[in-house]
Amino acid sequence: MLLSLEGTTVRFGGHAALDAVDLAVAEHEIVCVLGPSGSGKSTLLRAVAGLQQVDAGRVLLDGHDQVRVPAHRRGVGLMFQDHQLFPQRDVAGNVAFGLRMRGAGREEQAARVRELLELVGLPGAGGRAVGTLSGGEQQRVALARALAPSPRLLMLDEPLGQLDRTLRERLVVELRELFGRLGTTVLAVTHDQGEAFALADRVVVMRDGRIAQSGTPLEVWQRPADAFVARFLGFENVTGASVRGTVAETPWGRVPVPEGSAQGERTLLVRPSGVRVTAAGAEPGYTVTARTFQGAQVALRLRRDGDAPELEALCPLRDAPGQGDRVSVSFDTRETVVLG
Ligand SMILES: Nc1ncnc2c1ncn2[C@@H]1O[C@H](COP(=O)(O)OP(=O)(O)OP(=O)(O)O)[C@@H](O)[C@H]1O
Repeated sequence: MLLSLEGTTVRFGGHAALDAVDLAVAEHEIVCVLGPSGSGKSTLLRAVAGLQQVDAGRVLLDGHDQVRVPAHRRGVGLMFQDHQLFPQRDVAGNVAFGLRMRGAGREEQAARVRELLELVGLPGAGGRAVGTLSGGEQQRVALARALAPSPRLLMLDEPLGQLDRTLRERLVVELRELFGRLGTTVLAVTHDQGEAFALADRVVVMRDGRIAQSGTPLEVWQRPADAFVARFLGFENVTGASVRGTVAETPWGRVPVPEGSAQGERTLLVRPSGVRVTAAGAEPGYTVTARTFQGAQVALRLRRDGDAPELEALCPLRDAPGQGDRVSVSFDTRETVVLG
């Protein structure tokens, strides 16, 4: 493993910001740490980088305990949210920063800067003043600067945090492609699930300083470990359920669940795409309380007669009922998951 955390703990006062975290990152792997504000994501990065002292447990790089290795000798690259370019230096001066620190000669610096600016899609921008760059261009320069010394591990903290959505979506695809080509090992932190799922080979969801779930984007998306992860991923149809065989008793009535589901008192997730909306018929019915246009689909919020929590449904634009309409629902087994 390139990076291993073993029971890594960081406390502030009495509070564990990192609570006995075990995490391994293999060479060439892209791992994205995801979690709500305050869950310990930045603390984790800082502990690996050597910017934060660890109170218990270990951080190993290539199997070597880093406890006595200062930050600048760990061979990790860091790129922070507010990318902190040096405003008084031009683009080339920024990109060359880590190389200069390492004592690289002028020619080596210049060649590497050229190579990196091409890599991040800014060929020939070396002489530009940092202040004349757009947000996305600054982000690319920050990335080139972090990559310049060829760190064995690249750590990104909210790498695309401040950019607008379209640019983020484009850059994240470019980043993944670039890291794949370079074989860079990446540990990135973000609170944006879309970003994490698009970038990562593996997603790690944190909660209160602990790892709530770790898995491929597909695994985490298909089988959230618990209600916390499911809700964090944006799923709202999460409820207590009593499972017997392939049927779950829920506040929304009986919901079919896949064969082999865990039995008894459980938490059930119904993906919005698994809620089929049909014309009003069977009682109790549902009322459409909200309707959100999402391109080819429409997201609906449905209130069941009685006091069940609202249901979220997705349906094709052309079949979508209007706000206030009465409807019935049925459930698609393939989109229901018994958690835990
Ligand atoms: N230097 C510090 N002193 C005291 N408490 C701190 C310090 N740094 C972090 N914390 C606390 O540790 C916890 C984890 O913080 P951390 O910054 O790692 O969370 P995060 O998941 O990165 O959050 P965000 O997404 O908001 O950046 C929080 O409760 C925070 O208040």
